[in-house]
Amino acid sequence: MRTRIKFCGLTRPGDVRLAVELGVDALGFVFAAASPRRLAPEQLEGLRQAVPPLVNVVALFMDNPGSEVASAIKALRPTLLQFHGAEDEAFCRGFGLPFIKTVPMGQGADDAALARKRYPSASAFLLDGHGPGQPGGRGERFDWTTVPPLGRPIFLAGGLTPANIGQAIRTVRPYAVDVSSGIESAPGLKDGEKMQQFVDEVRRADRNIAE
Ligand SMILES: O=C(O)c1ccccc1NCC(=O)[C@H](O)[C@H](O)COP(=O)(O)O
Repeated sequence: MRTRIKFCGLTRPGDVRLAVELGVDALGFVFAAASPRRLAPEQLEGLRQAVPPLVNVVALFMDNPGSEVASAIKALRPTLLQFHGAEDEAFCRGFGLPFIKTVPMGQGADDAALARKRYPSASAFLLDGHGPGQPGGRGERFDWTTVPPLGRPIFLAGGLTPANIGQAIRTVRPYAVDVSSGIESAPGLKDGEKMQQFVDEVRRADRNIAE
């Protein structure tokens, strides 16, 4: 099976169009208050219009009030939600859309085992390199050999780059990989060459595994 790719923290329609051309499966748009990639309402329509059918649009939240989540859903029309904070299962599923729950792996795998029990309706878990309560998108990696079985698809995230993504895929064999700062020139500004290299390396790893 090929490894799915999610690019997160896009802020420019041109970056969205390039990601789509490269065959990226999902595009993440950040609404977390603490983020340098947080989108303003006036950016949303232009970004959404740059996404063609059959590409997933993921809206990312970190402890946003329910009213903000609802407004973002109305404006962006995402296909998936991603909750990065301390939101509980009832909150996550309360918007009637499938959701991914982020699990902080910065202090080991205990939070992953808890997440499996706490979020029975999560469509997938995104394992990220930071500690509990911390924002993402800062290039923090964790020990890939500690990934536990979670009974749901795993998105591997945290400190992935074109240089290490091959090893990450061979070690974890995740359903999907998620990258933000590893393909940027500055927070929120994606770098076309790094985007291309990242996708090439994912495809190369998939080919090596299949051989
Ligand atoms: O990207 C942000 O600025 C952000 C802020 C607050 C909470 C989560 C955030 N991003 C989460 C993501 O899904 C990132 O893609 C993930 O942490 C990986 O980031 P990176 O290590 O930079 O590749």
